[in-house]
Amino acid sequence: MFLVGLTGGIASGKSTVSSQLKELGCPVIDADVVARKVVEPQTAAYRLIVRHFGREVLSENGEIDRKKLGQIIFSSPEKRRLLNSITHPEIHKEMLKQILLYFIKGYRYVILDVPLLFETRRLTRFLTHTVVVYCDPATQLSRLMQRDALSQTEAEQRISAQMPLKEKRGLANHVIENSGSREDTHRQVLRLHSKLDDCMQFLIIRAVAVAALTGLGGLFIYTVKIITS
Ligand SMILES: CC(C)(COP(=O)(O)OP(=O)(O)OC[C@H]1O[C@@H](n2cnc3c(N)ncnc32)[C@H](O)[C@@H]1O)[C@@H](O)C(=O)NCCC(=O)NCCS
Ligand SMILES: Nc1ncnc2c1ncn2[C@@H]1O[C@H](COP(=O)(O)OP(=O)(O)OP(=O)(O)O)[C@@H](O)[C@H]1O
Repeated sequence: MFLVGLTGGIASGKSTVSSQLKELGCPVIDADVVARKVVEPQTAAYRLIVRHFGREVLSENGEIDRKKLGQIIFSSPEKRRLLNSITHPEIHKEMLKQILLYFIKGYRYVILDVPLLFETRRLTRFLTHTVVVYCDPATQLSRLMQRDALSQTEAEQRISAQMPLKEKRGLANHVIENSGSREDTHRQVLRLHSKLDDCMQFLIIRAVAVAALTGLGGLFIYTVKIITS
């Protein structure tokens, strides 16, 4: 099994790309969804958030008010670091659990949709491929303002809380250009999908060759089983 990191900037189109990949049958773990799960009421991260940020970041039903917390952390690098230090270890633990589940189910690769992949760098060493969803700065700004009903200043603040998208593009080994239409993006997603399938075949062939050459009978039978499953 291998892992693929999917990242980009805020509102650059990661969710758009990951839903297209899901439609093609790829397993995707979305760090934003995991981030919501690990701060549900009475979890360890929830208690720490209440302790450090106060009850004013809770909504009436006792859940974290994400809008309020977002306003606090996107306007203060210090508060953002504090929230990251509370949530990231929990997010990584939960993602690992989900990866193991996919592994047990026999999936050949898993896509990890992680906005802060290159900022935290904790997951990068486990990845076989990294994919950046890119769009030009003006498109990113206008899509973000429109989707989240933010002013230009608020949107710019959120964009600057992350590594510049151009820099991320330079770090990835695959780029999806999402400044154009969804159809354009879909064509690139199809190419990525077939590349990932090819990569799996290459890894299997390499494992068979290694097993045959080193005379590791057990590994050989195992890899043959993978191919025929
Ligand atoms: C700040 C919070 C409460 C805002 O919640 P909200 O529902 O409004 O936004 P959502 O979670 O969908 O995030 C939207 C986007 O904001 C950006 N973002 C989120 N957290 C951060 C952060 N700590 N630093 C920089 N950008 C961030 C990402 O691009 C993300 O895709 C929430 O994002 C959060 O708890 N963030 C800390 C956990 C985290 O780092 N999540 C990112 C996944 S690793
Ligand atoms: N190719 C496209 N054409 C038009 N609109 C798009 C395109 N791609 C994405 N969008 C829109 O831009 C906004 C941001 O896209 P999306 O939510 O996929 O980004 P994201 O990178 O997942 O964002 P976040 O970092 O906040 O999770 C959404 O409103 C989405 O519908």
